[in-house]
Amino acid sequence: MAEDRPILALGSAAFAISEYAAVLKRYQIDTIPLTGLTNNAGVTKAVADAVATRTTSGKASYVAFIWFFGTSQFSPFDENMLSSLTQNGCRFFSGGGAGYDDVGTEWMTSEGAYYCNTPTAITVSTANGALMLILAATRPLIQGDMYTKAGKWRGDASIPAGLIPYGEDIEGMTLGIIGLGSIGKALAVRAQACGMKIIYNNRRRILESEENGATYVSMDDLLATSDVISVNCPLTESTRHLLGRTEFSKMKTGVFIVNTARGAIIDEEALVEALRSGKVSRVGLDVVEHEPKIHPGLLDPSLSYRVTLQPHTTGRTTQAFYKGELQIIKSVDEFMRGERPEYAVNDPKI
Ligand SMILES: O=CC(=O)O
Repeated sequence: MAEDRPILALGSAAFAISEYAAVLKRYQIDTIPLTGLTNNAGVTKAVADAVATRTTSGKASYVAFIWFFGTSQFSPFDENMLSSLTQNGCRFFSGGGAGYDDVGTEWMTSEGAYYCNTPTAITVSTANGALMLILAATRPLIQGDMYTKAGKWRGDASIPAGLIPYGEDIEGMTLGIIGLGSIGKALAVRAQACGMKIIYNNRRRILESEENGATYVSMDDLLATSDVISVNCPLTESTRHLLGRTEFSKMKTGVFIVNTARGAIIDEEALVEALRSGKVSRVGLDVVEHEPKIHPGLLDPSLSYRVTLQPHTTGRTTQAFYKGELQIIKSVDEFMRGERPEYAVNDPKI
């Protein structure tokens, strides 16, 4: 066990238990328990305290810091939280999750530190979740659920939302995927099995052999011709509010919108307006702009029966988190062996 190159971990593996137990034997790993931690400030202090305990006793400080799934409420994982580590020689970070908009990767690069995400762990779970929300939106699933539980069965003229409308079959519909990355591609395969025609838009067209049957179109064409739009791109400064008032105005009336990527890619004010006007028929959202706060318009009884919400959990299956923990373990192992980790998203000068 390398006492001179210790690792700090926030939390512990919950799925890849035996694989992580083997890692605990290979390396000196100190663990910050999650119990009692409620926010970013608490984690920032716990990290600084752990570093100080080592340095003041003359021991080597941490070379790597890892955090597992179920810690996103502590984000951002940035300079403010982690500088006590890099100042004392930490050059590796890895966290559970495909998206890393809440991780200070540019700062890590400037510190000569890697950041490794878990790029493919949640591909299947999120693609299945997106399909689930497409079906929930195109069939009035949530309205049926609300009515049935309220003892109203299929509804009647005495209630504001009236009778449950007919659902729509997705067979023959056009699905516009914004962001044909690994999740978008997996969704394309699933949606084609349901008879949908797939178009997509990315910053740039990908190789035809990797398009999985999807056709590249301009953003304007995607907006104008999709019956269902699924957001599957990462959140960056150029995708923030990618779908706003102008974009909604270009969509077909009655379009269905699904977002399993990041809430802030859609301007929620504009989305609520588009729901109110009928431009958007129904939505399925796993993510919202200011999690965990929900825009009041989406909860308004006059709209909420057309809104299926999930608490950012479509990626969250036991299989996905198991795979993700294995990917964190693989990355830390590669770093400790002096290799460039396969899942590094940045290219620091080491
Ligand atoms: O949203 C979940 C992730 O990015 O892994």
